[in-house]
Amino acid sequence: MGRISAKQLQEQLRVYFIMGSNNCKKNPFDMLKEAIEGGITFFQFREKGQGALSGVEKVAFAKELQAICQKYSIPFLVNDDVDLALALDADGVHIGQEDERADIVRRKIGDKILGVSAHNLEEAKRAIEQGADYLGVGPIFPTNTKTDAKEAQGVEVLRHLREHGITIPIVGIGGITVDNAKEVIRAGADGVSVISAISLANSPKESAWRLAKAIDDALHEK
Ligand SMILES: Cc1ncsc1CCOP(=O)(O)O
Ligand SMILES: C=C1C=NC(C)=NC1=N
Ligand SMILES: [Mg+2]
Repeated sequence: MGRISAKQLQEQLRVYFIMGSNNCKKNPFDMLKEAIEGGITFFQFREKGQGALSGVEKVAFAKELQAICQKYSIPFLVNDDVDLALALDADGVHIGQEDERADIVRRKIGDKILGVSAHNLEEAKRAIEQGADYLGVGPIFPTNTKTDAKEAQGVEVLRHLREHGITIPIVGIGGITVDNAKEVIRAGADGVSVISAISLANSPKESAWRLAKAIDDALHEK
């Protein structure tokens, strides 16, 4: 199979839903199914923060989510936990600046998808050198979901990376909703990643659908 191409990933990353057990208002499995029916294109299991599962409970929960993604051919990535990603034969991992170094993770995961968080040009360049397939850049807007998130940077950071020759697939993250998603794409992101816009929505399906439509409209403007 080899590494996924940048072009393929650019298309796949458009509507990137991230979720863990503590982000959910309703049944997490029903929520993921609704989000998929609504039109998400990429999924990340992120089990972190207050009340996060661990050990065998976390593995069982992840397996259930992975099975739903596999049924609908949605890429299933694991946040932070590289060993869990390998144990599940996940499609890839996402790591932050404070996690294991990207080049070490790349050696562990082979051709699986590697996403790396980046907040500035230096971190972006280093992640690319160390084998990242895409960057998660943010927080773009203020967010309550990640309690230790850095200062919101606005869409300017996306424009700055593109103006300085960063061509790798990028998703914006942080406080993104259907109302601000288009400006994230216009500023240079290939897609958006969201937690609460879908996980706290009354209708995850409706929310995912509206987000997907906004992204596709913005991509067609380019
Ligand atoms: C994981 C993460 N990284 C930067 S902001 C954030 C949380 C995004 O959550 P939301 O989409 O609910 O703002
Ligand atoms: C912190 C993160 C930034 N970006 C993405 C895509 N996922 C994350 N967990
Ligand atoms: Mg991390």
